Amino acid sequence: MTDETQAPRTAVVIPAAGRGVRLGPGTPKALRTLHGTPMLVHAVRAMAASRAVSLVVVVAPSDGVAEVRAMVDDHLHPTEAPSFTPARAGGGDETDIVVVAGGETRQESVRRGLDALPADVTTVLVHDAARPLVPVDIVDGVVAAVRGGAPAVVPGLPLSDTVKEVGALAEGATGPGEPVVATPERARLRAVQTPQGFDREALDRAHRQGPVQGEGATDDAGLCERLGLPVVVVPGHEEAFKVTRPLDLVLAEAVLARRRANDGY
Ligand SMILES: Nc1ccn([C@@H]2O[C@H](COP(=O)(O)OP(=O)(O)OP(=O)(O)O)[C@@H](O)[C@H]2O)c(=O)n1
Ligand SMILES: C[C@](O)(CO)[C@H](O)COP(=O)(O)O
Repeated sequence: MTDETQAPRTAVVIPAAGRGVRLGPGTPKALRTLHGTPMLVHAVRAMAASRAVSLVVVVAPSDGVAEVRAMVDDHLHPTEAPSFTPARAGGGDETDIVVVAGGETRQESVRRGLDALPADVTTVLVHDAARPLVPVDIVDGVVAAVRGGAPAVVPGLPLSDTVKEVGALAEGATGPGEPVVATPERARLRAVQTPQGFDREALDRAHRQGPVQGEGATDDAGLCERLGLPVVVVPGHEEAFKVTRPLDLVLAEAVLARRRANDGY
């Protein structure tokens, strides 16, 4: 077993400030329940299940910080302030949890989470609240790859669908459908998930400099790529899927029901 007292400090930023527009009207997505427990709480538990993780920073909707803090308090016993107590590093069973306000975009929310990290954190995971069911082996695999020297690590899976790149319809065109311009070689594609893991210095730099060169990024590794940093893919897991559309809620409930039947989760 790893001696966590000698290991770099690992923290997780959980962006949970999205509205969940694609899921449909209602409570912000991360606060909706699965098997009676808020999605965000499932996501925090999934991260805290890793012995490597000492601190979780939850990035809440800016108008919902108090609600999220109370929810987390209720379910998970957080600290009041963004202080870092390496409880797991000392072999304890607590993970510190702090809550900060998010921004208008995922990228901005992650940035705010990074700003709340104490100085002694050297490895950072970024994990979507919307991926509540990621197994702990995936978390541990990402942490191990970062600690093994990779500055940016993403879990990913091969695609089962063929992917087409489409172009814009020509000016004045009236025909049905979008024109296909390319079919990328599927064997070389990966659908990437979270948690994505980073050397803290690299991720800080990517968030400071990456966005300047573009409109934003749909993931944090993308910002690192813009700086020319090497990014590697490690195995993901089908249960790390993102809850995005209503059908994903059905799948998430089914996965939880199967876990409960199998091992009392
Ligand atoms: N301003 C934002 C937008 C998104 N997120 C978070 O980023 C993760 C991935 O984003 P996504 O699944 O796209 O969530 P939403 O933005 O809520 O979804 P939608 O695009 O359907 O509104 C989610 O955990 C979401 O809460 C965030 O913290 N702050
Ligand atoms: C970070 C991510 O989950 C990796 O697949 C994804 O890019 C988030 O995208 P979204 O459009 O914000 O859901």
